[in-house]
Amino acid sequence: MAFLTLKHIQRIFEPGNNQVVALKDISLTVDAGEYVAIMGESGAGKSTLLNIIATLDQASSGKITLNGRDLTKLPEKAAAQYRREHLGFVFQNFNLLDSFNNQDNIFLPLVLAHTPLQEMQRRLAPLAQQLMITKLLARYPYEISGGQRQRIAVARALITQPELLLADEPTGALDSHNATQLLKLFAQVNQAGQTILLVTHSAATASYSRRTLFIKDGIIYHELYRGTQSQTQYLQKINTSLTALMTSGGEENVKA
Ligand SMILES: Nc1ncnc2c1ncn2[C@@H]1O[C@H](COP(=O)(O)OP(=O)(O)OP(=O)(O)O)[C@@H](O)[C@H]1O
Repeated sequence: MAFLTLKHIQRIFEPGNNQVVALKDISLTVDAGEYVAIMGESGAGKSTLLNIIATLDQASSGKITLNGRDLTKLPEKAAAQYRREHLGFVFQNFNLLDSFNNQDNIFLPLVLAHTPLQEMQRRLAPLAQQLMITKLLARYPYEISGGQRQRIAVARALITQPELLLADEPTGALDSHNATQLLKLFAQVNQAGQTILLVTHSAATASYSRRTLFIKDGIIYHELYRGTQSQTQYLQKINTSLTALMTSGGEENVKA
């Protein structure tokens, strides 16, 4: 069964007297366990799409469901609870709180859900080991490196055992070594069953996914599946598609 479905999603912003059609008509289905990358040029609508899936923004029209639940017009309070209980987020700039140590940053979503301390500790132990952050837990975010901070942020996203992990340019602030580490980790987590949706400008980052969607002018312009291709072959196809995307006028969709 489709896990995430978007049907004819449109998002129009109206700054001043203008109209900006950020998303024109997006229909999309994601199955449980998929790992999908979303690419496109600046202003293509990637973040708008991610925000709507994250219930941080609402579509102007269309319908969105996640795991059978209609998210289209969730009131803000219900949306906030939904995000806490069902979604995990990883951002480019980590979004950790410097006034909390790393462990408390990771525990934060569970504290908000009134989870008992023992349960929080039980969940953290294997995660900390997998993410190689056990020794960093008592330190503060400003006392560790960028790559380490992002691993803390990933632990915070995963500790709620979210149905869907959403990542917006998660490698954007990392050097190539740390970016690769993070992407290998995402691939591992996905292989263990975690559904992931990731927005990126980087073809190398997208090449760790199993499917890449290309957005242009508010529509899904093209998509690629990795299938049985090697990562290198998949990366080449992503780069070719990006070149086609950037050089095309936008009147005609790229053929898969
Ligand atoms: N709150 C807003 N008010 C008005 N226009 C907006 C708003 N948010 C986004 N837009 C416009 O919607 C379009 C899509 O923006 P969006 O941020 O989704 O693009 P993006 O693909 O994520 O770009 P980038 O890669 O630069 O982050 C752009 O034209 C942008 O200017």
